[in-house]
Amino acid sequence: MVEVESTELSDVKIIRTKLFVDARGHFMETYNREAFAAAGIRDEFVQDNTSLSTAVGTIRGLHFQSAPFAQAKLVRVVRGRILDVAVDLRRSSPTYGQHVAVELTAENRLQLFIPVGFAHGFCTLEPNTEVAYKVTAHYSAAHDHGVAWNDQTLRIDWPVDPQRAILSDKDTRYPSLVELPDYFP
Ligand SMILES: Cc1cn([C@H]2C[C@H](O)[C@@H](COP(=O)(O)OP(=O)(O)O[C@H]3O[C@H](C)C(=O)[C@H](O)[C@H]3O)O2)c(=O)[nH]c1=O
Repeated sequence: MVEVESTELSDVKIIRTKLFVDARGHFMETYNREAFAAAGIRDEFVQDNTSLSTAVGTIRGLHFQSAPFAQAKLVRVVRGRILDVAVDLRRSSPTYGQHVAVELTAENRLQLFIPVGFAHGFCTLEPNTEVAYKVTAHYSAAHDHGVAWNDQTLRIDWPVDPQRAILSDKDTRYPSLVELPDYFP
């Protein structure tokens, strides 16, 4: 059983899947193609990724891949907690430049579906946070792009002092939204 809930950006969906609890612990189908399709998520995922961030206040993002390797993503937290953020980069969208931020945790077991046309990033809220996510196109370094995590026009309220955020060097060098080429016209 898969429950799909729209967010303020209607194409970004919060996914709940059934939890089976017994004396040993629990079981959950985190992805089932037929059940997700029945719930309206028909994207074909081709690659699974995981990342481990050891420190609180690690920010990974805001990333996306451009066509023909643009990716939809299905994100969940295996261990720890994140604030997961999706930014609408679709130039013709009425919500262009707007974002949603959803707390995904190993405890709430929520997943976030982020369609093609959005940048994705997260900030860890606990040490040793592991994030697992499915993507609908293979990695292509040449098509891997980003927008500045701290672009003030995005008004993302990251739960970390900007001076103390832990970032890759690459993530400190992305353009602002206004400087970004038009990848999703
Ligand atoms: C994404 C990716 C990366 N890599 C290699 C490239 C680098 O040598 C190394 C680390 O990559 P990166 O620093 O881009 O990893 P993250 O900063 O976690 O990036 C990811 O974080 C945000 C939140 C995302 O949504 C994207 O899926 C992805 O961009 O893994 C691969 O070999 N395959 C891949 O699919």
